Amino acid sequence: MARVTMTIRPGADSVLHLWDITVRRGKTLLLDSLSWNVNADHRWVILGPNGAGKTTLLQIAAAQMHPTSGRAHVLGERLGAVDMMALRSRIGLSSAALAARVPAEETVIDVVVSAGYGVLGRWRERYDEMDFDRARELLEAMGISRLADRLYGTLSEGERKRALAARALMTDPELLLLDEPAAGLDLGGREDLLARLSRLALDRAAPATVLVTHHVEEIPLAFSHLLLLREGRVVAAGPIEETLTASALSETFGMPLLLDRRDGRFFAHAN
Ligand SMILES: Nc1ncnc2c1ncn2[C@@H]1O[C@H](COP(=O)(O)OP(=O)(O)OP(=O)(O)O)[C@@H](O)[C@H]1O
Repeated sequence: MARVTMTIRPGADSVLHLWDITVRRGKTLLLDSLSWNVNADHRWVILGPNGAGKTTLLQIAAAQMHPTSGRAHVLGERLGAVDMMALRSRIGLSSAALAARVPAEETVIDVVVSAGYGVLGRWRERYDEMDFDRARELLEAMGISRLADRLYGTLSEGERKRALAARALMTDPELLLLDEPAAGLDLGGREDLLARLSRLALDRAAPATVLVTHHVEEIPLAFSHLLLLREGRVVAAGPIEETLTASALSETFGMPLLLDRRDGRFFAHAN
């Protein structure tokens, strides 16, 4: 099984480097002695069961939270020794917490364009036509250009996910974090979104990407690395080819699982 190996200091290509971090709330350890490195050309999937600590890990990566102990470098900056707001402006994040904070009366195009100011809800910011062109381009890339003028509150769950993925890309982030982008999508919607994320992953100009999911079926083609998480600890991490095995998956989910692979995609079921 692949295990994490890394040096203590982040390398020149590292966009995210966590060394022996722990997140503790009261007596509960949400993350336990976790070490992980993401390089600029990596496309990672974090996979694990409910409560494994995936969202907590993403919050550290998004510079939304400090670890209780250990060292975390995000985009070369040490958390705790840097202006977190400035750092966040360099990171694209799409998450359920963010989705819940978007005002229902906001138009979809404004949800995307307002990412440039790091705000939710337009106030008095001035955007130029180039910003709107970029936002429309991203809505097109996510397959929802027809919804640009709709109110966010009227979108289906799947449409909201796409709108937030477009927003996450609006600022040309150096690190893109997608928390369960395919959750709540129907089969066609999931496959369409995964194809779009695969295209993005293949784009050499695209940022380092981390995608969180519960399901191996939601690993897009062209994603390069996998971190398996269980009870706040890394079960295995490394290139997907080496890391995703039936035994590692079974250990992660605490039950015997069979793993199939077809045309580069993965499928799992109980043994
Ligand atoms: N403030 C807190 N105090 C105590 N426990 C907490 C706190 N916040 C989160 N937890 C617990 O930490 C664990 C990890 O939570 P987290 O949201 O990171 O998991 P997750 O892998 O994203 O789960 P899911 O897949 O269900 O979204 C969970 O068991 C959760 O109940």
